[in-house]
Amino acid sequence: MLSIEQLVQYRQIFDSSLIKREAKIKLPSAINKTAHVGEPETHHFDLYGYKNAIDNQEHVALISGDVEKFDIPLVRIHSECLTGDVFGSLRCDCGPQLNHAKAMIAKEGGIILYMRQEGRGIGLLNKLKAYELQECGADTVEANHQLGFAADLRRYELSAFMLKDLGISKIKLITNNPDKIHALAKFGIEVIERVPLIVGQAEENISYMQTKKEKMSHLLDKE
Ligand SMILES: Nc1nc2c(ncn2[C@@H]2O[C@H](COP(=O)(O)OP(=O)(O)OP(=O)(O)O)[C@@H](O)[C@H]2O)c(=O)[nH]1
Ligand SMILES: [Zn+2]
Repeated sequence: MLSIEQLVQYRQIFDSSLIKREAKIKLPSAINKTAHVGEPETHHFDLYGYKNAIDNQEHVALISGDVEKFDIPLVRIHSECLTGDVFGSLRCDCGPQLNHAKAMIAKEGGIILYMRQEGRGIGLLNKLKAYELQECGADTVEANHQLGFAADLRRYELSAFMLKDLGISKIKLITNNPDKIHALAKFGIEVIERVPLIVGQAEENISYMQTKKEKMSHLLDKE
């Protein structure tokens, strides 16, 4: 007999009505040729906006190249991090990861799914509260627990639906987090290759990165 979880999963795999593409625009955007040097150059992306019935958040897909011709595209699933993505916080590696992934897909073609799962799903203000606790000695996992949350509340079915909407079921995933690969597989997205993205390490985030490696199984050793 199927469990409720399996039934929900089954419905989510096949119920494409849970997600809807509502807008598609052109997005010229500046790309730095390398992380540190070179004049920015303009790259022409497409940006698709999605609405959904699962978390009621609005998520976007940034696309470089002709999505209809993609075979096994390079994909980055980036979780929102206002502090890192917008303000260049060095407490985490998100900002450099986003910029680097953008440059990678500009060069090779591919997709960034920008998922509004701020603070690993606990939201912006809770993440700031978690930072307060970290300033008092907790690590990133302990801080979430002290606030009553699991270490990571993110879900990936919406990312899978967005990829399916774009006609994609096999990807090369830019990530250091094996959980994403397993989560996507449950929703019918096969990760053919994992592409590491080890950038953005700084003095200010040494212990945060160490916790991701030790407690959250992130693959952060440079081969
Ligand atoms: N709750 C919480 N969220 C954080 C903290 N630092 C960063 N984040 C959030 O973590 C998310 C990014 O997760 P990461 O663990 O950096 O990376 P990942 O997406 O799991 O894996 P990669 O694909 O390898 O980048 C973003 O939503 C950030 O806002 C923190 O200390 N506490
Ligand atoms: Zn961050």
